[in-house]
Amino acid sequence: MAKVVVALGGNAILSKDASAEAQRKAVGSTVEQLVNFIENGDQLIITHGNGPQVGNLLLQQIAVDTPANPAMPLDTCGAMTQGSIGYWFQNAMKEELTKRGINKDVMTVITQTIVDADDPAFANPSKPIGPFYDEVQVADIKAEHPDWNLMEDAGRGYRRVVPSPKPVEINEYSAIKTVVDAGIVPIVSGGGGIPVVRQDGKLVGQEAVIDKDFSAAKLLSWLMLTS
Ligand SMILES: Nc1ncnc2c1ncn2[C@@H]1O[C@H](COP(=O)(O)OP(=O)(O)O)[C@@H](O)[C@H]1O
Ligand SMILES: NC(=O)OP(=O)(O)O
Repeated sequence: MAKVVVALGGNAILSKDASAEAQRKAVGSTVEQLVNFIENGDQLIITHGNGPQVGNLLLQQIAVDTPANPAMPLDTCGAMTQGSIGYWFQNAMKEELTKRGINKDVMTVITQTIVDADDPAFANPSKPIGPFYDEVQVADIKAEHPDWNLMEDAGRGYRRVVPSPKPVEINEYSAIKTVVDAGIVPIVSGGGGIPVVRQDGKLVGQEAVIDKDFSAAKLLSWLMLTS
């Protein structure tokens, strides 16, 4: 039996259609493949990105920001995307497992990823979030949001970029390990995990988005070390 960590990109979940229905469908077609690992007897651990989703959510928050109903900050938006994408996975995974007659539980773990407050990434935004813009739109956005950083993304257009510190520790790791050992399929470290720093004995959320590939690598290396 192998432990298999699968990281599904935010752009793989939201390619063109940003509706919940389309994203749930994209997750569903991936899940059809992922359940093969479970059928083969492997232990499946799912993680995912959230770049397009967290950026879109932030835009929605900004659009209706009022003192009575204030926009949520980026760390909270990250947590919200862990919930929504985790829900799509739980829903699609249980449906596919039931269809194949496999009795297995699926569970999303809201995950906080500890990062270094002195990570140079905080001063050098690099993680693309939200939609792609063309050059005309970029000029308007720069005028409207002079504090935003925008960057060209792999020949596909411009996107807002935010700091992306490297994961140091997965705060919920021992809970995740318990879930994995219990044979439950976990959806963890969504969007790379909510970036938090240790401050005076507390964990404080950061205005950043961690790269899910780095957090997935950290998760797998810890699972290998502790199994
Ligand atoms: N259509 C594309 N053309 C060129 N490069 C691409 C394309 N799609 C993805 N890539 C490359 O793969 C990387 C990850 O793709 P991305 O769409 O951001 O993935 P994710 O699904 O992880 O959000 C990009 O930074 C880019 O380098
Ligand atoms: N958080 C993250 O890595 O998102 P993407 O998969 O969208 O890049």
